[in-house]
Amino acid sequence: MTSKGPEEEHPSVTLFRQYLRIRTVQPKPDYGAAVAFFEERARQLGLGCQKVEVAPGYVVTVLTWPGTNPALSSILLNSHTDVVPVFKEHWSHDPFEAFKDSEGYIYARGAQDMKCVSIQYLEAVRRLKVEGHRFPRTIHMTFVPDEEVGGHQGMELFVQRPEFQALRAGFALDEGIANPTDAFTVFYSERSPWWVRVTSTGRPGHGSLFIEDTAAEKLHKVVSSILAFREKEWQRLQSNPHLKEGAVTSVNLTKLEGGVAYNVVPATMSASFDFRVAPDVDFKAFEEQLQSWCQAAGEGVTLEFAQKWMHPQVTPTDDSNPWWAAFSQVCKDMNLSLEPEIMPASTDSRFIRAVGVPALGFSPLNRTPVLLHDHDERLHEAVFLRGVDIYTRLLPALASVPALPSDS
Ligand SMILES: CSCC[C@H](NC=O)C(=O)O
Ligand SMILES: [Zn+2]
Ligand SMILES: [Zn+2]
Repeated sequence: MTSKGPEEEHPSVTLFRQYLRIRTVQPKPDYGAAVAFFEERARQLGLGCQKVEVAPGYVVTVLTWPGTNPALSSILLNSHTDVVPVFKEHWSHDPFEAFKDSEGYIYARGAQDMKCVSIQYLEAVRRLKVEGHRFPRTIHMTFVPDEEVGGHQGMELFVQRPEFQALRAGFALDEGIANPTDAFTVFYSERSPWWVRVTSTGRPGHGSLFIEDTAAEKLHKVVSSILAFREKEWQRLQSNPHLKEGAVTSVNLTKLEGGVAYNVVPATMSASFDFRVAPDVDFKAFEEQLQSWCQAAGEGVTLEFAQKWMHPQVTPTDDSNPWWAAFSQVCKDMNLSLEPEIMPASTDSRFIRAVGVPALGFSPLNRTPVLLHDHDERLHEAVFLRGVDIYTRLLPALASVPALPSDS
């Protein structure tokens, strides 16, 4: 589908831009407006609409297109409604205006991550419904809050609720990442987020003296050990062209805290690290490694976890997985080349996979620079519309996967 002039904008693009203007921006997202938006979509499309308040003020909206065979498990199309903050001064256009330039690029926070996908799902369903199709499996679209801050008040709670069980999800699609080449990235697993704070305690005193056994000196040792590990993983990634970012463990030092004055040696200091642990790592051994770096630094060095995901799951990407077979066959039929990878960051897919539902992370955005969380996040309207076409082919195939042993 080609893009059109401003006077004849494709209605799917107009809807996308409307949604982009809703300020669901962390840390104070306007979730009420987003829920109202999806309720209105349900009304217009004639879909079922259920609101599940998983925590006070945190509503998951579920839009449902029933299938013809209720005995079969359903297809879950998930998207989060919140977006990350902006540094407005670095943007060429107001990030909440959904400005479209003369070439067709739409600038907005959420243009890639992941308001595009929410509307692409809806517009594919609308098209299929208008054409009079019905499929054996029910399609549920879930619009969830809180993903950008960890999903703890969103999908993490939702998967534990009876309302989630009642959806009987057999397979899920969730977000991926844009791909600057002609290919499309698809994620079959994720690294596990481990957020670690190392606290070091030591002898305090006057800043002019050679104090021994200081908190800073010991913290420095741990920081060095962890950054050396980081370098090792980086080299491993660099030296092997077959390894993709998600296949190695990453770590960044993201916070340093402590100290009160230039001339007072503090008794305590801490360093915080964002680890993303690759799915093939032995978690027990890795935690022991972290502990031993702390012990090697000296007395009074401890670590605590602010986040420690322990359930990495891999969705098979071979024909043993009928969902993958259906998904990849459509891509083949459409001449789309896929690059299966492990998601370097963390999405709601980890909660979905952890309750036993296979999931793929897929945002149908190729020929698009990766601008999620970046300044001037933008998406070309033609790429957006092509994504609607892709879901229009994927949904019939997925919702027609024949009965599986797991369905009974
Ligand atoms: C680990 S909880 C935070 C989740 C967040 N997700 C998107 O960016 C991320 O940092 O990956
Ligand atoms: Zn996202
Ligand atoms: Zn994000």
